[in-house]
Amino acid sequence: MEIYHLNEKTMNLHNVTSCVLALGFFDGVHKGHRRLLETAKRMATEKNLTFSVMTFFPHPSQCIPHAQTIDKYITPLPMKIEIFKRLGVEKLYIVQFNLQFSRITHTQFVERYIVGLACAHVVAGFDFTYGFKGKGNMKQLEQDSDGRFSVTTVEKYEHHHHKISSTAIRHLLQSGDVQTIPNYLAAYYSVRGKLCYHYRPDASEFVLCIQIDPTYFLPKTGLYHAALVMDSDELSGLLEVSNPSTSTLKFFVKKPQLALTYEEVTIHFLSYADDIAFEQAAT
Ligand SMILES: Cc1cc2nc3c(=O)[nH]c(=O)nc-3n(C[C@H](O)[C@H](O)[C@H](O)COP(=O)(O)O)c2cc1C
Ligand SMILES: Nc1ncnc2c1ncn2[C@@H]1O[C@H](COP(=O)(O)OP(=O)(O)O)[C@@H](O)[C@H]1O
Repeated sequence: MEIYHLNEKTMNLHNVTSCVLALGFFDGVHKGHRRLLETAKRMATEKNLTFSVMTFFPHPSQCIPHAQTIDKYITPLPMKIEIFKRLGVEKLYIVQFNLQFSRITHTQFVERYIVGLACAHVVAGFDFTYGFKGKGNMKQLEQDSDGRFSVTTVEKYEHHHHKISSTAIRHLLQSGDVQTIPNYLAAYYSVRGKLCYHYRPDASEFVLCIQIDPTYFLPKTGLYHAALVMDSDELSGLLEVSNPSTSTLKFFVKKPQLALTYEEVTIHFLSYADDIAFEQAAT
């Protein structure tokens, strides 16, 4: 996958190839996003065009006043890049979202960032907005295209009559309801990190410390049943989130039957565990 970090200065510094472009912020790369990305990939294959994605960083709410500033992510940018790679994206455009960019009008965005990138077809969701004050929408996009590219609008994908959205996933995380998240993400909520050290409070139990990207949106403070995955090995245990802004997680596990030589680990949050479950596991 080729990755381009775009801003006004770097806009014209690379070769463009005719593409199908999927548009959005895509935090979580949840089931709704995946349906959109699959649609774009299928169309790119059918039309023999490059499968490209354009996303933005940081979240627009960081430079434009919103009800809530989003500075923690379900999938921090490095994770999102990994997922796009796995989904077969050929070109990824990461547009720097700053005040200057936010003031670009919907028509200017189409001229510079869609037509300018030789986009032959755009795929975005029913509620995608773009341009100064978010004035552009999917109807406007068709008008702005002026016949130079075609547009597919992906319909709302729901779970139990509610839109699958990054906002819904954040609410589940905030309430500790991690077991419901696979309905939205198609996977357990996961974080990746570095095994920084481990110590043994006694002979039968290990405590592993995992250093994670500080921009992860963590579930509420508490203990979780979790799985720690290292290559093909997996350990079950309890994970402590000491506070939602921590970047160190503690994983409690019965003495593992394997050498803990791994550096990179992934943790899957399986379900919320209460203090009683923790005390039982620790004894
Ligand atoms: C050129 C451009 C300018 C934007 N300007 C604003 C803005 O002034 N105010 C705002 O709230 N969002 C603005 N946005 C953000 C969009 O409304 C939207 O959040 C973003 O395109 C991501 O879409 P998504 O949330 O549907 O994934 C802008 C987006 C683009 C591409
Ligand atoms: N449930 C869904 N069904 C269809 N399209 C979706 C859905 N959720 C998001 N999208 C589309 O995916 C792209 C990224 O949207 P984004 O705003 O990042 O997602 P969210 O609404 O989950 O925060 C946009 O084009 C948006 O319209």
